[in-house]
Amino acid sequence: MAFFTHHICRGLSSSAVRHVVIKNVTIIGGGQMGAGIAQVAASTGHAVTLVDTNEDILKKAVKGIEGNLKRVVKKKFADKPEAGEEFLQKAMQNVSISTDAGSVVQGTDLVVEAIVENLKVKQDLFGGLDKVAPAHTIFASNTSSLSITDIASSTNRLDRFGGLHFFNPVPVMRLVEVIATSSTSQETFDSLLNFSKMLGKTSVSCKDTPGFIVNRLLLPYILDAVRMYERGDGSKEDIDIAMKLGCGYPMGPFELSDYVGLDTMKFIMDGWSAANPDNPMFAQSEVLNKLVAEGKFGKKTGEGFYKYK
Ligand SMILES: CCCCCCCC(=O)CC(=O)SCCNC(=O)CCNC(=O)[C@H](O)C(C)(C)COP(=O)(O)OP(=O)(O)OC[C@H]1O[C@@H](n2cnc3c(N)ncnc32)[C@H](O)[C@@H]1OP(=O)(O)O
Ligand SMILES: NC(=O)C1=CN([C@@H]2O[C@H](COP(=O)(O)OP(=O)(O)OC[C@H]3O[C@@H](n4cnc5c(N)ncnc54)[C@H](O)[C@@H]3O)[C@@H](O)[C@H]2O)C=CC1
Repeated sequence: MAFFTHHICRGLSSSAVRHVVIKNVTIIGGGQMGAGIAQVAASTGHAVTLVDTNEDILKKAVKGIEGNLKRVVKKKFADKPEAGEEFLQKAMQNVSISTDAGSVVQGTDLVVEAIVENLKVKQDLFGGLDKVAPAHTIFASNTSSLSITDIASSTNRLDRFGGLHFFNPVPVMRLVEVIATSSTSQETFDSLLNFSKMLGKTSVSCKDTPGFIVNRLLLPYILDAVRMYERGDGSKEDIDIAMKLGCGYPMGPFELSDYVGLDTMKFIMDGWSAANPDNPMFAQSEVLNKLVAEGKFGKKTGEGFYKYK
């Protein structure tokens, strides 16, 4: 009940409350999500620094962003190629890269973390950044399944910490889940809502609970599909076709798993399984474990449930 009241207050006061205007954004993790968030933030006028420990990944991310934006420009500015070229140049000028998060957070208003789905690694990253980032800087995690409260606990800025959960592919998917913990300030929450709006996204919010809204509902569905396949009740191809043509989903559960990344899916499952050891839903999946052990993480490695080469 206390939470409910809290959220009514958030809703009523959101237009009256001040928010931090976010101009400079540091995005940590240059993989599929980080690159997508960087693309959208840069093309909506934000100065973006994309950080990864791996320089090759950063180069690949910048190339990918440029390629995507060229496609967008070709379509959106079909009648005005000069304006399109200007848009592209401006967006690309908004993107810089770095392998050292600590040195680039000095001038940043918001850090969005999109690194590997591992609590300890995320805590270590934020714990370190907390010591060097300016006082006003807001920290946000794009975690799929971990508790924002747990991630934030490695910092001393609990009031300036929230969840900003984007969907893959970020430039296309219109939703962002904005998550406040019990310590997140109203100003931080409003700043994150406003930032999502500036990116052209629709936001929803819910309690800091496992999977938030979408993944709490999506993961059981995906795991049921994997169990169905493991039992031999249907082929993965037929299950995918069934859900696409029977439900109008753009991808079937196996295509979507490959698209998300089987490594990420396993990280999520293992985390939830450790927290709920008696829940059969999160029991180990032989098929998933085998694919991940073989380095077959899905589309990003060229093979998962399906082959992409
Ligand atoms: C699994 C375990 C549980 C989940 C755990 C963790 C995950 C999370 O935490 C949360 C998540 O993100 S869940 C995943 C959510 N995403 C989905 O459900 C995507 C489903 N697929 C689709 O919507 C379309 O197949 C899709 C949009 C991808 C492709 O659409 P089409 O088949 O129609 O293909 P196109 O005609 O080529 O594309 C349509 C428009 O989208 C643009 N586009 C496609 N891929 C893109 C990409 N990667 N980056 C940027 N733009 C992209 C494409 O250019 C085209 O644009 P227009 O020409 O302007 O229409
Ligand atoms: N894949 C998906 O569909 C979605 C994933 N997420 C979440 O977003 C996060 C990232 O996922 P993806 O982009 O798919 O993963 P990814 O594997 O494509 O990218 C992760 C990147 O983080 C980098 N990295 C790892 N540790 C780092 C560190 N300490 N400092 C800097 N960079 C580091 C890696 O080099 C890698 O490039 C995860 O928390 C995931 O749960 C959220 C929504 C959708």
